[in-house]
Amino acid sequence: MDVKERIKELTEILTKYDYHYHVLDEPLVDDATYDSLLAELKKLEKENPGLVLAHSPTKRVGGKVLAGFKAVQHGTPMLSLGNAFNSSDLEDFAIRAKKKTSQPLTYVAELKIDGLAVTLTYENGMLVRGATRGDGQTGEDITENLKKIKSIPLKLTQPVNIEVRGEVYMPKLAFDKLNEQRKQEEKPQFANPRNAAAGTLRQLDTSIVAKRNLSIFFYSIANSDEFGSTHSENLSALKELGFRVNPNYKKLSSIEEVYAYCNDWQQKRENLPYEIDGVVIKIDSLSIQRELGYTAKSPRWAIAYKFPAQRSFSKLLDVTFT
Ligand SMILES: NC(=O)c1cnc(OC2CCCC2)nc1N
Repeated sequence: MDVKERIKELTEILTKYDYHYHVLDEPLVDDATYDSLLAELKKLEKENPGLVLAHSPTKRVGGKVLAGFKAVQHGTPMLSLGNAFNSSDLEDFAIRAKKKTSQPLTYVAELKIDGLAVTLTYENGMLVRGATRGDGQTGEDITENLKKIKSIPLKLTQPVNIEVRGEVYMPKLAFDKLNEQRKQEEKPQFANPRNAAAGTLRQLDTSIVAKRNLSIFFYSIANSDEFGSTHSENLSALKELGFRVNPNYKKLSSIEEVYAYCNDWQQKRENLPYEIDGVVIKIDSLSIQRELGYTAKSPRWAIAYKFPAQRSFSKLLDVTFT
């Protein structure tokens, strides 16, 4: 085979290995096999720079120092969520929704990942832009940094035009290792994984992002009913397109079941390898979502159930023994 075909073949093989490792969390090959193929691709790309493909896995490592981040206007605003703190807040949410529609309500409950929201735009299945939430209307273009996150696909399984939303986060283990390393380097530590993720995405040196082990869970398709008529169908569509979706979401048919899900995960949250600060509840039907619409700043068809702040052991010690 000629070098162009070999570059194409290596790019597809390594993209598949990346997908299984970073999106499915199910590695297909060991690191040595992966690394030797990547080294071969790097060599061929160095010798044939004109043949490098846009979604090459070699773009995930190394990097450059940017001058700054451009402002980006969001086509669809990234709104904030209203909060619920107890079962009666949840009941109020359901009652308000029921006043505005005669149809029976089905909910989707999702873990509320404690990271930072980003929006990603794909054209013909290729990642063209990624941005922070900013003030909800205007964010910052951090495309180059987001390309270093291996669980963010550079090329989708279908050549679609789509804008998707997700939460970038730093796993607890990566956070502990990073703070340990910063302690050794006598640098200030990060207070929590969310701050560590936010600080990483603000880096102008993209090679730093590549080393920080950030990850992402995708949770919505922005403003589109081409991929399904319910939110849960949209989550399935996201998975089929190659996006990493948190597996713990559940379709529930009453607010009592929603409250049980919230309590269940409030107990289980400390066993998760990432931080969550609550549960996001969405009405499943997209037509009912459209019927309910938005308040000035939040959807009427979604709410965040917030867990009480988790006291770390050291904080507990401060309070108890001071
Ligand atoms: N942090 C999260 O895990 C999270 C944040 N936001 C949303 O939904 C947005 C989009 C539709 C209403 C609010 N879902 C989530 N799971």
